[in-house]
Amino acid sequence: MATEGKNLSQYDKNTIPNAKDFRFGIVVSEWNEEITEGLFQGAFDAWIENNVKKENIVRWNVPGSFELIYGCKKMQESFEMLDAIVAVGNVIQGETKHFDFVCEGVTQGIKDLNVQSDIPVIFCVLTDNNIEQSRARSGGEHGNKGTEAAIAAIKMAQLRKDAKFYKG
Ligand SMILES: Nc1c(NC[C@H](O)[C@H](O)[C@H](O)CO)[nH]c(=O)[nH]c1=O
Ligand SMILES: CC(=O)[C@@H](O)COP(=O)(O)O
Repeated sequence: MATEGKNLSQYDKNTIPNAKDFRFGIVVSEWNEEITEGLFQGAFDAWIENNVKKENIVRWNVPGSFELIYGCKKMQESFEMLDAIVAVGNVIQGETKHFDFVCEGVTQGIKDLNVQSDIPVIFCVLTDNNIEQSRARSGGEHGNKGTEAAIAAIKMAQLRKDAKFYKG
C-alpha cells in the first residue's frame, strides 16, 4: 500500500515493545530544514510518547542526506551503547540527475551500515518529487515518516535485544 492509502503516524501502541530503557541516536540532514526538522520532531515525540528518556536520545546534524552515511557510521562507532539509529533526510527532485545519485547513494550507504554494524540504522529519508509531497509526509495529510521511523527503531531495538538473548 502506498503512503497515499495510509497515515504514517498511526500505530497500535499495544504492539510497541517497552522502550523505557532503550537509547537512540538520530542523525538529521540540514538540507530542506523545514522538512527534516518536522521529521525529527515526529520521531522525538513518538519516542517520548513511548517512555524513552530524553537523556537517552543523541542527535547529530549533517549538511545533506549524502552525509547521513558517514554521520551514522561515526555515531555507531562513537556510541556503542545505542540500540538503534534513525537517519533523517529529505531529497527533492531538481532539474538534473543529481537527485537519482543522492537517493541511490544514501540508500545503499545506509543498507551497508545495517550489514556491517550491529546497531540498526532506520531509513527516514523522504525522496520526493516536490516540496508538497515532503510536507504531506512530515506532519501533513499523510502523517509523519519520522514517527514511523521512531517506531521502527523501537521494534528493531527489541529484535536486536531478543537476538542477543537467544545467542547467549
Ligand atoms: N539536493 C539535495 C541534497 N544535496 C546535497 C547532498 O546531500 C550532499 O550534501 C552534497 O552532494 C555534498 O556531498 N541533499 C539533500 O539532503 N536533499 C536535497 O534535496
Ligand atoms: C537532489 C539534489 O541535489 C537536487 O535537488 C539539486 O537540484 P538540481 O538537480 O536542480 O541541481
